[in-house]
Amino acid sequence: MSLTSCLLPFSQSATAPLTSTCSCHLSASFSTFPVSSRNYYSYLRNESLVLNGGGSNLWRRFYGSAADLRSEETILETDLVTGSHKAGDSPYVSKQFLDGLSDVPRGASLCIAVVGATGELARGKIFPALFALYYSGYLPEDVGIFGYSRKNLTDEDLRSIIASTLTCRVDHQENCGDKMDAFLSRTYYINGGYDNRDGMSRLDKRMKQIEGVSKANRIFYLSVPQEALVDVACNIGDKAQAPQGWTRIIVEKPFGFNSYSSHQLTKSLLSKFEERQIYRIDHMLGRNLIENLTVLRFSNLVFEPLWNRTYIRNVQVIVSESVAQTAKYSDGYGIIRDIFHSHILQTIALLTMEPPISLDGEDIRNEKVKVLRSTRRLDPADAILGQYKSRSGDKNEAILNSVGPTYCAAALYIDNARWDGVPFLVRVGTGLIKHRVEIHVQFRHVPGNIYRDNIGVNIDLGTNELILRDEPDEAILVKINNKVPGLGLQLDASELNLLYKDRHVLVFLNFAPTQVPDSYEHLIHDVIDGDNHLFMRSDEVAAAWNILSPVLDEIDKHHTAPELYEFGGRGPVGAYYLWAKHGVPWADE
Ligand SMILES: NC(=O)C1=CN([C@@H]2O[C@H](COP(=O)(O)OP(=O)(O)OC[C@H]3O[C@@H](n4cnc5c(N)ncnc54)[C@H](OP(=O)(O)O)[C@@H]3O)[C@@H](O)[C@H]2O)C=CC1
Ligand SMILES: O=C1O[C@H](COP(=O)(O)O)[C@@H](O)[C@H](O)[C@H]1O
Repeated sequence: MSLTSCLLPFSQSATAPLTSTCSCHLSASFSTFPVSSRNYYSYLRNESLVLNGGGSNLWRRFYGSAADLRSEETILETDLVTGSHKAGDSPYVSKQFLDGLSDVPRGASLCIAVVGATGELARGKIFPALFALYYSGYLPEDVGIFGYSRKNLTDEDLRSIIASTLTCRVDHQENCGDKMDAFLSRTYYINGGYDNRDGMSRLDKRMKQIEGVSKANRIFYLSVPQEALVDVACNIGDKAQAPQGWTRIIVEKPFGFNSYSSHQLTKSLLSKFEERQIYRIDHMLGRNLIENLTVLRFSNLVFEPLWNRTYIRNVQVIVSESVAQTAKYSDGYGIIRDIFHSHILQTIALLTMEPPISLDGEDIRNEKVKVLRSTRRLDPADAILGQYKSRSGDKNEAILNSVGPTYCAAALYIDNARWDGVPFLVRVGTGLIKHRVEIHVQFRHVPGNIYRDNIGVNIDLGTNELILRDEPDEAILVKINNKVPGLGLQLDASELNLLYKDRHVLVFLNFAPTQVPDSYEHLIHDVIDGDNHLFMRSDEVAAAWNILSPVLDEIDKHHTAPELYEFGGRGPVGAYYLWAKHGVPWADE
């Protein structure tokens, strides 16, 4: 995560990028340079030292998370912000400070193992994300990438599997082929089972060969189906944890099937790992919009004072996908377990939580869990389940009897002082007419509005609305009333429109066109950084299941039939009635 970034000339004599955890012998050709945040990280790009501020900081990039090494971090921050600088000022990092870096002990190496390396997710998302991070200098030069699975493959086999999915992004053109070769040459394959310790012992040995005797950190990405998860986690826990460095495991969603199975899974994970080692990933939370929710709320004055039941009338969270998910939901998981449990509830938590005391992951998670616990359990009467019809043959037949819901509309309430009585309407579905991911925050009417008669017949059209749009075309829009030019006094609801593709088409880094990093890239970077605020903690997972349990139990007990809808249509009609029941105007399609 990077909130700020500045480009700085870097001396030709510099010997290694700061991100290389092996060498910190830096020299700079300048004495001071501005940095715009308390937290920094840096990397070399085209002979320029780029400092980034935000959730990361320089110390973390060398040594791990705040949670892992809090005291050392504090020491470094004290060094960084010195002299006359007040909080909020742009502090200067002195040459002495940079020179001092040469005394910082040698950094740790990093091994990343992808377990389930032959799978769709590993090939399509994880390895490409790792390459993108490697290309951009976010992985140490001496990183080791491991693929692990049951298939009998060689290093070369794995390299050609990975190579077939690697691409150079538009902002990754320079030396991309060389970088790919370098990346692949650091990739190794281990063949092993998931339910025995031998394979993990061999993986551990191979990692040690690469790590040598220096401090070495490890990340294990568990990209395996649920049935293999616990075995894999336990064997890693027993046989492959880093002997002298931190170990982090990334666990893929869904996080269990219901409250009970999730609790069992959590218990198994916590029997081998500490909470801070576990990163439960939902890649949809790696979207720019999600990170922006808190930035928008807490770094602007204009929203937070209105962010409560006095001014907000309702909130609508919409995830509408035009694609089919038949294969994915054919095992009965359905959209509630797949998207509602993590993505939707985390989005609502970030939107509604109280201000955390800092950007530290635990501080943010503490606030998220409070609001999740304050969220009322979802009444089955306030949930509309849908399933798209089969696309050929009998239009009245559900795709498969066992298929879980492919659509869910729901009304949630948060029973706390800030949100009492405000409906949170959720619409999440696949096989729908439009691909659309949006959050609508509708504000209340202006009390005693003297322009009431000039707004038109429908006063609802005259309420202010904040729209946070992720897809299509990321944007932030604010609907406001304004006078139509000309004689007379006619008001018009117009949109203040921050369209990202116009505003952020060029980045400041070399003015090269850039692409927004893939969400896996974002989140794996956070794991390396030890920034866990976008990953669900065990108590958040449990609180989220608790909200959804009444509906899931009802479906399981009574085999509730979902309302059928046309593939490519607008979803079940019941959703419109639900909106009306809760007094919420339907957000435009
Ligand atoms: N694919 C995606 O886009 C997304 C996936 N996920 C989650 O990520 C994880 C991995 O996804 P994906 O790659 O699609 O999964 P796959 O079904 O492709 O499985 C990954 C690998 O696990 C091994 N495997 C498959 N079935 C089993 C089994 N029953 N028992 C043990 N090992 C098995 C196979 O490796 P081998 O036989 O070589 O050992 C396979 O290549 C899953 O938990 C999924 O829910 C989450 C979000 C999106
Ligand atoms: O996990 C899932 O994610 C995809 C969205 O992935 P993205 O790469 O477009 O962010 C979603 O389509 C799918 O329904 C869901 O299961």
